[in-house]
Amino acid sequence: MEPQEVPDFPMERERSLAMYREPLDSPGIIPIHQKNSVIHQFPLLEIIQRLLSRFQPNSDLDKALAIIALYKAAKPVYMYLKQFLAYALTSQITVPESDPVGREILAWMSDRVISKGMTRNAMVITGGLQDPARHINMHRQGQVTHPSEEVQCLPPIGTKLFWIGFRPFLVTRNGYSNSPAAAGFTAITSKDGRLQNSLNIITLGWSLEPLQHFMKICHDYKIQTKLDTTTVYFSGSREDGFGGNAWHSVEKAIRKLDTVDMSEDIKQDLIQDAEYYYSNESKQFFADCGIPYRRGYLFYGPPGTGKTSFSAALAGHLNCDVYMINLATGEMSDGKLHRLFLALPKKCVVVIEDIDSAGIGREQGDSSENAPRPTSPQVAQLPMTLHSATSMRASARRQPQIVTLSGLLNAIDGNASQEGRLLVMTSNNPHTLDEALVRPGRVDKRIFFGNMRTPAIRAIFLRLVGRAASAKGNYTLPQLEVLAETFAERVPDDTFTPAKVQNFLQSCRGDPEKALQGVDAWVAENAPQIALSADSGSLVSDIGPETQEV
Ligand SMILES: Nc1ncnc2c1ncn2[C@@H]1O[C@H](COP(=O)(O)OP(=O)(O)OP(=O)(O)O)[C@@H](O)[C@H]1O
Repeated sequence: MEPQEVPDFPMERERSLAMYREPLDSPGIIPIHQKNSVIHQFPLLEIIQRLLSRFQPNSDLDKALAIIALYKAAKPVYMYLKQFLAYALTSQITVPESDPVGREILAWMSDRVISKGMTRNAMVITGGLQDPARHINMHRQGQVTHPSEEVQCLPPIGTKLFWIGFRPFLVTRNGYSNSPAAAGFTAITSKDGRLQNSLNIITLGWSLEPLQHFMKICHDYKIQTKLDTTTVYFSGSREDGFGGNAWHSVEKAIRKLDTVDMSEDIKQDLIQDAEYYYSNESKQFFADCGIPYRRGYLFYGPPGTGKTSFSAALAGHLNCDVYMINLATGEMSDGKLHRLFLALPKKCVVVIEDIDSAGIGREQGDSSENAPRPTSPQVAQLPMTLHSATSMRASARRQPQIVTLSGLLNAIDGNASQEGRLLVMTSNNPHTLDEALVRPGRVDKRIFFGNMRTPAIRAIFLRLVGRAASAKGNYTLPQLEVLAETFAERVPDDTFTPAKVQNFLQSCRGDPEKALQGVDAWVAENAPQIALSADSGSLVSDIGPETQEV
């Protein structure tokens, strides 16, 4: 049989077949089955290999598809590498923006990073928002501008890189990923696991020390630039995120103590007591005697007599921040109150406003979370029989969050409670308060804030009307003092609250004659409320003398 002619292979085919003919142990060549098994162990490599082989495309469409697919395949690798490098080479911290530290960092960045032109991107807010930096800048530039006219540049949502010395810092503002108002509830973390509305700060290195140093820089900056402001903190609502467990802040001009009209003796006594409390001698005394380092005051009296104003002014005088707690919002619970107290700094003034209206005084041992409570001081005075069972149940449904007496006591001086705070409780109806709440050790001083006495009426006239009149140059100081005396004689002693007198005098700003002409009619017009004020005064008298040290 004639041998058949073997047809010639094309050259390419010959070359590829030659690969199979190579001995297995040829140097530099991985047998194809071995090669495939290596690649099969890493599915990602296999995908990449296939994609690369597509780079001998027949059409532009193939090429484009290959590039997109390559990008998709490489992205997880990049993310993984990024996370790995961040983990291996950097240290980082996360701070909620509503935390005082977060506020300090934002204020520092606003001034040192954003305003210094180190960025082309900023978040702009106008006055009225809770931003410490706004006032800081106002004061630094010596401008007297209405807060609502201020425009402040803050770091935008996203990441900012800046250097302190030779060290880079990456600060990421996370913002909210879903609208709290729309959702009615805000998750603590966003979909990608980041803490909502927080700052994430990263720097190179394996120690937290540089980050702590950075936070100290921000804190020192706040102290240095804080001229005439007090930071007022208040507890957030459920919709604000963190379930309302975080403090929110607003910067306010410090109220001077001399703008609060009250008995000078009581005022000086309180100031000296608070100053002594924060002295080193007193700290040592508390430590030596093993007494928990806490101090408490109860300010009681009719509404509008300066209880809250004096507390804020005292905080400003002591150069510390003030933390306001309102128990009657219907959103406060034992747990939330406890967490808020745990987050207090070492030195601060905490004010629990209108403590009687939260219903705690009537709890009388009922520590149930669902115990109903009155919604206003007026309701608190009603006998229990007036609350029908139905309305009590409805009230409990409306206000599922409630603070119990034991929860409050635990928050203010439980074992886990922060030491160093100065606690002020204000009340319109102190006789409704539980004795346990105001016992010595929890309340060290009880101060009555009452209606205006004649010397205080004279002082408020000079402050609200006299100052502006004197500035206009229309009156001399001796003339104004005579007018103030006349005004004080026409306003009945111990009858009107400071808030009422202030309200009248504000309408006569800079015009003493107008105040004197209108005062008699004003007194007559407010006569029916005189009886009410006097009654309120007698209500509080059963707690004891005006000022009482326990
Ligand atoms: N003693 C005072 N001296 C100067 N201004 C006062 C005084 N008391 C009240 N005012 C003014 O009245 C207003 C209300 O005062 P503030 O809120 O301090 O009263 P309060 O006693 O805490 O009232 P409430 O019991 O309703 O909380 C403020 O504008 C404040 O300036």
